[in-house]
Amino acid sequence: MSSYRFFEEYEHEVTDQLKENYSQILSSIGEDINREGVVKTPERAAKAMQFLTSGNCMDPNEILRSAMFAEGYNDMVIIKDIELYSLCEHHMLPFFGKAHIAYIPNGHIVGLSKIPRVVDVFARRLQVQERLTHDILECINNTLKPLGVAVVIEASHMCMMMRGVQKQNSVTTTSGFRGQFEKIETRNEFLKLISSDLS
Ligand SMILES: Nc1nc2c(ncn2[C@@H]2O[C@H](COP(=O)(O)OP(=O)(O)OP(=O)(O)O)[C@@H](O)[C@H]2O)c(=O)[nH]1
Ligand SMILES: [Zn+2]
Repeated sequence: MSSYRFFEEYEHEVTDQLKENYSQILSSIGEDINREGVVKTPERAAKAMQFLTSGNCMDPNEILRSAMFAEGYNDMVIIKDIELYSLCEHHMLPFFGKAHIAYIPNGHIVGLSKIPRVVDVFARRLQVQERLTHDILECINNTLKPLGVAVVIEASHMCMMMRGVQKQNSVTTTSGFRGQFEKIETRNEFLKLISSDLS
């Protein structure tokens, strides 16, 4: 199996195992697993869970390497408002929000779509927001080797909304900066541009 593959196929063995597990979950919560509305739910849920964790078997470094181009541009490149959906590893409930990513090229630029693809690969795993932020940061830093890279993620966690502390409006912000973004002026320029409608 190529490590750089888009999600196309469900692994039959894994689907069967998950179906069995989801049937047991339905029974455990008191559902009649033969009821029309839920009779196919174990299979649907099995496929959904495989999709939501499909980043586990993808190589984000290879995604970046597949579209790196030699280019002399060495100013800031910002891709902001990249929507992301992930699952928290503590409750397996979604957290979702936006990633804002910037890098300063060092001889190579990367195909723009590859940055959101890298976000998806790391988001489609059981995660915590802090690790997701650093995974993206280190991947871009180590593979593209830019002069600097910055990642900011703003997200809401369903485990804090639907249950537990039940706070509907809290947003968690995490960030990471490498290279030139460790300098306060560069970091501030990035933060200003992602909070502006003109960036
Ligand atoms: N740091 C961090 N914590 C997270 C993330 N997602 C969920 N959590 C937290 O993980 C913690 C798990 O705490 P526990 O006390 O073991 O679990 P719990 O009893 O379900 O906690 P409550 O959510 O407070 O009811 C909770 O405080 C969650 O809010 C994340 O991405 N980053
Ligand atoms: Zn959680």
